[in-house]
Amino acid sequence: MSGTSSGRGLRAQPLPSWKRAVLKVGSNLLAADGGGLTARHASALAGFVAASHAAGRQVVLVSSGAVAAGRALLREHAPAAGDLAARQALAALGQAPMIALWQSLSARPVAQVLLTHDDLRNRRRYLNARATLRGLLALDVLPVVNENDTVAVDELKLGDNDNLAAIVAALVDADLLLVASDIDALYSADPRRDPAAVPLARVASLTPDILAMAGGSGSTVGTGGMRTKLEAATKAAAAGIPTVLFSGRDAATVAALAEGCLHGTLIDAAATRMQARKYWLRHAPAAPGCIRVDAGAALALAGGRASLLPGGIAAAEGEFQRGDLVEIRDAGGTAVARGLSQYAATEVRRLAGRHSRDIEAVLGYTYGHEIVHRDDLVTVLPAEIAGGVEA
Ligand SMILES: Nc1ncnc2c1ncn2[C@@H]1O[C@H](COP(=O)(O)OP(=O)(O)O)[C@@H](O)[C@H]1O
Ligand SMILES: N[C@@H](CCC(=O)OP(=O)(O)O)C(=O)O
Repeated sequence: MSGTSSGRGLRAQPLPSWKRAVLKVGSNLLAADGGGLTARHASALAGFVAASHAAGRQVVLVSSGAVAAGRALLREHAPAAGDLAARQALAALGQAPMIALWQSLSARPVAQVLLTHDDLRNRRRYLNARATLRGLLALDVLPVVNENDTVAVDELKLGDNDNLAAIVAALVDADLLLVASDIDALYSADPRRDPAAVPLARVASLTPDILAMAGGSGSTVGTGGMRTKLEAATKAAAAGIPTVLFSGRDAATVAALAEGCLHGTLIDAAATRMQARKYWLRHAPAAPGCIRVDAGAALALAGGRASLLPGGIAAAEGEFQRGDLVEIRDAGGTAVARGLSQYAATEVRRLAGRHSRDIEAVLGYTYGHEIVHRDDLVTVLPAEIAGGVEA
């Protein structure tokens, strides 16, 4: 058995309010064991995405199913399941049909985004992926993310779209991670092995006891099982994002989700998203260099709502790369803020004192008007100085 789709009496609960979510859809929902891709469960999930969009919400889809689709296409000629290179070939074969399935179910254009964990560990590529995904959302298209299995050897072995979904949720500043699977909840034990296992409606904190409840996958196409779902929830929680686990096999459950009603497991975030992000910006080690700003910019930054524009910059000291966390200091050397620089130190030096509209003329390209965007910035001045100037 690969899990049950409708429950053993889970009560309904309100879905946390959200504006942007990542929806992860597992292989089991798109391709039954050994079978090809089917819209059977995907159509209700696509309906949820469309209803969310109509309500002014944004969804990034993280979809598995490429390997299962590729395998079904080759039928009896498909290679053995354990052969890694063959699985990568199957992923390449099944990726286009998987995207085509989502496109056939979506009135909006669908964009394929293939990512590896390496892309997301590398700061530059992380920022580029973030800009692309934000751009796709701004264009009102539906991004469908999958792991770039062809080049991600380790990751394919682990089969980790659950963790990828959590990283993407943090990447796009989602306020909710939705994990659709073939099971309706987290159970107190793997329900395939323990018939006495009971579903949990809410998990306030992912303690070792809770993590120990999770087993592996119960099917031949699913890879991570509940273990990787709880790893993903742990990552999301640390980024201030709650996770919900629910059955994508149960059309009524999926329809209720669009109404803000959850039949499944809600895993709370460790902190609010803002707290998690601010904590990280405040305490993560900064790059060795720093940005010096003039008095006007220092005051504006202290207000907590301003971005740092090139015009307020006096100098960039030392070295830092685009995407690095940098300290911003006033003329006297006092740290006034910290944030993620959109430009490298060499670029900031060339842009210091210039108007934002000149960035492209000076550099020949632009990453945007802000050197540090206010969403990526925290103040480090005492509260009484804050609030002086609003951007
Ligand atoms: N404690 C648990 N609670 C619920 N499901 C569990 C648990 N431990 C293991 N599982 C298994 O995890 C499976 C879901 O993961 P997986 O097969 O990887 O699906 P997907 O393709 O949706 O990622 C369930 O069908 C179930 O067999
Ligand atoms: N990237 C692979 C799936 C990896 C994966 O995590 O699968 P699953 O456990 O079904 O979400 C694919 O598209 O087949």
